[in-house]
This record gives sequence, C-alpha cells and structure tokens, in this order.
Amino acid sequence: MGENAMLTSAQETVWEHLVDAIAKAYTGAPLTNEPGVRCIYTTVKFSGYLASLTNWHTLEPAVYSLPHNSECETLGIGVFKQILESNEDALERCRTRLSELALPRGVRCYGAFAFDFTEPSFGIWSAWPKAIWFVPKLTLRKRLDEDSLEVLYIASPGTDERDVRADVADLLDAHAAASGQASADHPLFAEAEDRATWSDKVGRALREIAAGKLRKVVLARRAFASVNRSLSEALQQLMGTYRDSHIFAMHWQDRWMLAASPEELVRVQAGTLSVDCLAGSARRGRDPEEDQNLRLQLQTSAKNRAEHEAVVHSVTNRLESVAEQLTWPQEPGIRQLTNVQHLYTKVEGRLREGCSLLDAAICLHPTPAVAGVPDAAAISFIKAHEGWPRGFYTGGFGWMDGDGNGQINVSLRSAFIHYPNACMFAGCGIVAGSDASTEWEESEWKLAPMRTALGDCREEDAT
Ligand SMILES: C=C(O[C@H]1C=CC=C(C(=O)O)[C@@H]1O)C(=O)O
Repeated sequence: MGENAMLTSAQETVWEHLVDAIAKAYTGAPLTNEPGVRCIYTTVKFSGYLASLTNWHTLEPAVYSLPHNSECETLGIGVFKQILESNEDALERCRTRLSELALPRGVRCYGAFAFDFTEPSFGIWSAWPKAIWFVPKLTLRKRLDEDSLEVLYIASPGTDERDVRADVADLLDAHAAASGQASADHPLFAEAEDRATWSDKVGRALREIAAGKLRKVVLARRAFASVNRSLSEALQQLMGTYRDSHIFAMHWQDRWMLAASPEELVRVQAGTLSVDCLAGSARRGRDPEEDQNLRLQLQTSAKNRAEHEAVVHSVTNRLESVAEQLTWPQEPGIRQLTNVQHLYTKVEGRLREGCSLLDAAICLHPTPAVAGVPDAAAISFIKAHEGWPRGFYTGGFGWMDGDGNGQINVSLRSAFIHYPNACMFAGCGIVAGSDASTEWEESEWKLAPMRTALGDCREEDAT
C-alpha cells in the first residue's frame, strides 16, 4: 500500500507553525554542556493526536511512544545522536555508550533491541542492527487532553536562526518522498506457519520437558499480514483499543516495528525500580460472569501457576545483583487486557548504587516469560526448533533520560512491517501439561491487537 505523503491544509499549518516556532525560539535557547549544542523548547497549538499527524510516518528515523501509565504521546523525528550495535555484547556496549551521552535535562533517548545477539542470521530483520538507540533531533510531546504540543529541537553547533529554519523544514520533508513506497519483492514474508508445524514444535518441547531437560520453554509462531492501514491509522486503532499497553512504533530503514506491549521488563523512576512478571494466560470472557470464571480458573490452574512462578523466581533472583529492598506479593494478581488476561506479579525495589536501568535490563533479559527454564537450555531449544530468528520480537523497547529514569517494555504483541507486508508474532509458555491446540488458540488472542491494528485481511495462516 502506498502511503499518502500529501499534507492536508490543517496539518500543513501545524508543520509550518512548528518550523516557525522553533526558528523564533532559537534566540535565547539555552546552550547545553556540549559545546555549541542548543536545546530549543517551545510550544505549538495542536488539538489532534500526535499519531494523527498524517505525514509523520513517512519520516525516518522516527519513533512513537504512548506508555500505558502515561497520558502523554511522544513523537521523535531525525537523529541527534545514535547508538547502533550488532555484536554479541550489544547491550553491554549500549550501556556504556548510553552512559556517556550526558543527555541534557528533559532529553530522552529511544530505542529497541533484539531477543538474541548471538543469532548469525537475522531473517526479515536483516536490514536492522540488533540494538538501535537514538536521541531524536525533534521531539514532540502532547498530553492527550491538552491542545498544545511541547516541542524540543536540538540544534547542532554552528547553526544560526536561518539554518535552524532550513534544517527543521528539511527534517520534516526530506524523507517524505522516499518512504511509504510499496516494495514489490518480499520473498521473506512468504512462508506461512500452520497448525501442524506448531503442534510439531510443541510436541518436541513436551518431550524435552518429559525427559527432564526443560521445565518451561516459550515457543512462538509468526503470522503474515497484508497491511491495510497507514502507521498513523494503526496507532490510532491501538490507542482506541489497547491503552492498557505501551503503544510503540519505530521507523528505521523503511521498516517499522509496531508493538502494544503490556509487559514492562523494567522501569526506573528516581531510583525506584519495578518489573512486571506476566505469564499464564486466559482469554477474556464474553460477559462478566464468564470473565470472572476464566479469571478464577486461571488463578487456580496448577499449570499456569507453575508457568508464572518460574518467571517470578527467576526475576527476583536475578535482580539481587542490581537492586535491593525487593518486594512482591506472594499471590499473583490478574492483569486484564482487552484481548487476554494474565497472571501478574509486580516486583519493586531500589536500584543499587552505581547500577542503571540498562544494568537491570541486561540481567533480566530474556526472562522466562519469553525464554524458559533452565535459561540456557530453553534458549538453545528455541534457536534449534522455533524455525526462524525472532529479531526484535521478545527483545525490548523504550526510553531513558539523563537522570537515569526510563522504561523498557518486552516487545510482545508486536509486528515487523515492510509495507505492504507485515509479520506478527505471538508466543506461549510450554510446561508439562500444555496442549498444542489450546496454545494455538492462546497465540491467536495474542495476535489480535496487531491483526486488528494492521487491518489484516488475510485468512489465519492455519490450514
Ligand atoms: C510470549 C508472549 O507472552 C508471554 C507473556 C505473557 C504471557 C505468556 C504466556 O502465558 O504464555 C508468555 O509467557 C507473547 O505474547 O508473545
């Protein structure tokens, strides 16, 4: 599908105001502690959603974020600084390089990383490095209930007011013509995964579990979609239906990652850390009574409790090295989402002195909510039997600032899009007693947010 790069007159006005307001705010904008770099802050009237700005999704690189615990949408466009890593120690290298960025107050870095840094083949994701972090040149923030945009533009050294005007106009225009083109050839998006393949994979996992080699392994399937919506439309659809999740999109190399993830790998705010343990799932009921029954069944199901306990046990143990004063409820609660409900435990604590958000992410990733137990055996089972590289699915995405605050979600309920095609992902924890057909159904509920957002009109890949 080709995306419309034409601006409507209302949107044209917003962009024009934006260029104007940034140029005007140049004089008097504070210099940062980096020589010659200025952070230009201003505001612009705008009453719609940021996600509805019709041509922003043709710009790249770009990032969109609406966390479920926030009323504030953020849109980042262009690159002031970037960190790209693909080696086996990509996350460790990102940690070092991110700590050296010395971000000015209020400036955030956004990014995402893959599930597995040792995987030599990256499949449909091969145009991307394995970890991408960038500080946008232009960041727009908007509270959903307000009608003005907070604007931050980072001007490079040596720019004057005239350059800034030209630079911003260029940033908002340069890539519009090149992107959003329907790419004709997508052979990598052609292989379907059917129920028989899934059952075979689950069967192999159950045999390893019976042989005592694994206790839990999270197996995923992928489904392909023909995308019938622009990214703007997809995001607005998710905003309407899945505000219980962190809605996130990143545009890189003409490809998109889109996610509506309910699970926070780690969040840090003023030294307080929290981690979501989500594992064990049931569908939502068709009426309140059925919903309540399914919820009770989930809470009392030994299989789901074992699946969940594996995550809580591993997360609390691993966190010891980076956090203290850890607390969590002894009984799991329930996290109800639009499409599915999960057993849920929130673990909270304080980051240890000298430890960072990324230290916590490194020690937690991948949790048994996306890999399994024992860790190493589960990861090698996934690599040997899942059948395709996960790429950024079950990796992480999020943001961080210069004060050490930030939030990284697990890339669940996500899709990789190369217009007009997309690949959507969903996985299920397999433990003793799991049934392939029930797990397939579960994966279908988990695919629902992306299927609906993308307006997928293909039949289910099942045959
Ligand atoms: C791997 C996924 O979900 C994980 C997170 C929550 C519940 C899960 C489960 O019940 O199987 C999975 O461990 C996915 O959505 O793709």
